[in-house]
Parts: sequence; structure tokens; C-alpha cells
Amino acid sequence: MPRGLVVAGLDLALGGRPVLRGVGLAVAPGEVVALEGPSGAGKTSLLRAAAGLLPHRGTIRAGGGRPALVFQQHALAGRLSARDNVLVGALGRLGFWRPALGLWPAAERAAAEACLARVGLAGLGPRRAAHLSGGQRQRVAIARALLQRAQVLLADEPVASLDPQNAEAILALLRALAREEGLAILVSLHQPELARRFADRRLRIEEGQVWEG
Ligand SMILES: Nc1ncnc2c1ncn2[C@@H]1O[C@H](COP(=O)(O)OP(=O)(O)OP(=O)(O)O)[C@@H](O)[C@H]1O
Repeated sequence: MPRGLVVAGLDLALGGRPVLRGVGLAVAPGEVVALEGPSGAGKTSLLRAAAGLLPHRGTIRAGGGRPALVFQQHALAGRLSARDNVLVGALGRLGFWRPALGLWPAAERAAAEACLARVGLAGLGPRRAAHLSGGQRQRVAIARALLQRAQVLLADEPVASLDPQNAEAILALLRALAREEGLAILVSLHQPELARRFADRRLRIEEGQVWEG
């Protein structure tokens, strides 16, 4: 199994209409690749298919099992603490019942705190997600992906709802995680300027196909 992400011959239709046609791309470990394209071009669909969330034809291979997904709206449970939101990343290896009863293993709790520290949120574990800023919430979502131990991170417009300063900080964090943890990161971005500054390569999606450039 290769590390990183390899997509080949990906066909995807939604509502009976073709959205992606024969898409191929690769993201190497340590690399940040930006996915750009007009609204409705299929960026979200491609990321969701790569995460195994949409039925498709073609090949998707991701090192380390299921890729982690980070969404624009970070999909946190607002009533839960930052740490409990991060712990959701461990569900795949713990099963349902112990976590449902709040019985997280001590090692996973410690690992969740370490992931929070890694994304710059040391000490904020007990705080309710609803009481965090937008940038902090996005960091919690990234910490959850780290706890999941994914080798591939798919981020769907992770900075769209952030101010420019926070947007740059989050993209700088993603780039650091690619470099230092060897993550392969595919990130859809609306701002070409940010793609230019933070991505190693840029892909453009248009009319169901993906081009380098
Ligand atoms: N569940 C669905 N059923 C039918 N069509 C869908 C569905 N979800 C998305 N589509 C269509 O598929 C196409 C691709 O949508 P997608 O959300 O992937 O685009 P996008 O590039 O992420 O757009 P944006 O930049 O606006 O977020 C669009 O034409 C959209 O209308």
C-alpha cells in the first residue's frame, strides 16, 4: 500500500449527472496540494469520494487507511469539550460503547491533549467547542484528524469562514504538519493567492476533469 494518496480513473455521478470524469491525481507524503476551480466544479465531491463517502467508479488508494476529512464548518459538537471532540478521532479503533459511556482510555486522553498542543491549543482541552473562536475550532478539527492517525488529510475549504490572518495561520499549520508528520494533504481553496503561497502544487478542476497548473 503506497503512502500518500493516489486517485485513478475516478468517475462520479450525482443525481444522474456526471460530476467527475476519469479524474487522476496523486499527493505524496509531506506534500500540500491545492484544489481550485469554479463553484460547482466538483471540489467537495472529489474530496468526499476520496474519503470514501460517495459511491464512485475508479481507484482510490490512501496510505494509513481511511483519510481524515476537515470541513469548512469544522463539524464539531459545540456542547462537548475541545478534548472530547478530538477524541472522536479515536472512535475507529475503540468501538462505540466505551466512548458512548465517556470511558475514554487514559492513553487516548493523553494523546488527544498532545494533538491539541500540536495544533497550538495546549491547555484548551476542557473548553467547550462552542466557546472557541473559528480559528481555534478549525485547529480542533485538525487535531481530531491527527488523533485518527490518518496519513492523508482532505480539507474542504478549511479557511473559507476565517479572517485573512487566521486563514494564513491554519494553512501554515497544515503545511507544517505535512512537512513534519509526513501527511499528504489535499485542500480545496477559493483564494488563488493562498494556494500560491501555501501549496506545493496546484490542481484545477473544471468540467469534471483535473489539470495540473
Ligand atoms: N447530492 C447531490 N445531488 C445532485 N447533485 C449534486 C449533489 N451534490 C452536489 N451536486 C452537484 O454536483 C456538482 C459539484 O458540486 P460540489 O459541491 O462538489 O462543487 P464544489 O466545486 O465543491 O462547489 P463550491 O466551490 O461551490 O463548494 C454541482 O453541480 C452540484 O450542484
